[in-house]
Amino acid sequence: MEPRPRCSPAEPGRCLSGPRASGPATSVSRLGAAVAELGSCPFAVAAVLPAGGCGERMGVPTPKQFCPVLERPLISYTLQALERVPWIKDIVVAVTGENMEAMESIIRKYGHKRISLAEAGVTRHRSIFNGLKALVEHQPDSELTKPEVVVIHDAVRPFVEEDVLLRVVTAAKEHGAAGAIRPLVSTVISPSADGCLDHSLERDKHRASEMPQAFLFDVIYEAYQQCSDYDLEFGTECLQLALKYCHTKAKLVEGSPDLWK
Ligand SMILES: Nc1ccn([C@@H]2O[C@H](COP(=O)(O)OP(=O)(O)OP(=O)(O)O)[C@@H](O)[C@H]2O)c(=O)n1
Ligand SMILES: O=C(CO)[C@H](O)[C@H](O)COP(=O)(O)O
Repeated sequence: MEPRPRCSPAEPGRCLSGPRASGPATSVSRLGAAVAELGSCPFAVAAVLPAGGCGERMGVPTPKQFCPVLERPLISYTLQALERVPWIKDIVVAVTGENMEAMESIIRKYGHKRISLAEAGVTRHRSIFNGLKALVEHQPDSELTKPEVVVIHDAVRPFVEEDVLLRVVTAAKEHGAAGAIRPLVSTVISPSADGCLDHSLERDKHRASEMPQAFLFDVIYEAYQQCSDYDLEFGTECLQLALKYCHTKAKLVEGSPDLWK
């Protein structure tokens, strides 16, 4: 197997297009080749980054997207990984009111480009929905326009590469929805009410759903508009919303091991 290039945090991921591209993309479709050659995409693509979480499970006071990695906030690496992809025209980041100023100062300090901010919600789904609304609800001072395809990516997954972004976007254009997956590391088991094992799932038949994901904008926006409050409060899977509310079966795309959050 060909060794994967090393990714240092300051240079997350490989870039197919732009000045660092090293020849035509062989791992992606004709669309990929066009993107590599032209540095642009034949249809409009934007990204929504939910960044409104508090990192409860990590157990530190600073939300993990703002935790310093080599003295730089983690989210800055994720923004860099997305903004170096020239065919993503707008990047909407959903941040809580409390962290809005901190986010603005990160954007200024690290010179991030093509970023717009939206108000985060109390759950991840609500934050994503607010980010999608920002792309269609025209505010007086906003230049955002509705894209044909939208990428959704967690702010806390910094090592996302152009190759996987292109593969999910290409698949979403064709199938309506697509998402990165990984093999399960641990077997998933189902406990019964008494805290004993009910059954275990066959590991080879299941996958971990990771990010990025991509959707035809109209599909995911319709799904968010139709979904219940229960989905918005407790749901964890955007692909499921597209399936449940728009009957769109997502194409699953094998992701790289460094898509962790
Ligand atoms: N109300 C929320 C909750 C989460 N997120 C974002 O969704 C992504 C994935 O969430 P997760 O890894 O679960 O982060 P947290 O919600 O911060 O973690 P925890 O569940 O442990 O509190 C993160 O970028 C997080 O900031 C968000 O935008 N709005
Ligand atoms: O699991 C996921 C696949 O859709 C998402 O990556 C997301 O990170 C889930 O976040 P949370 O654990 O906060 O629900």
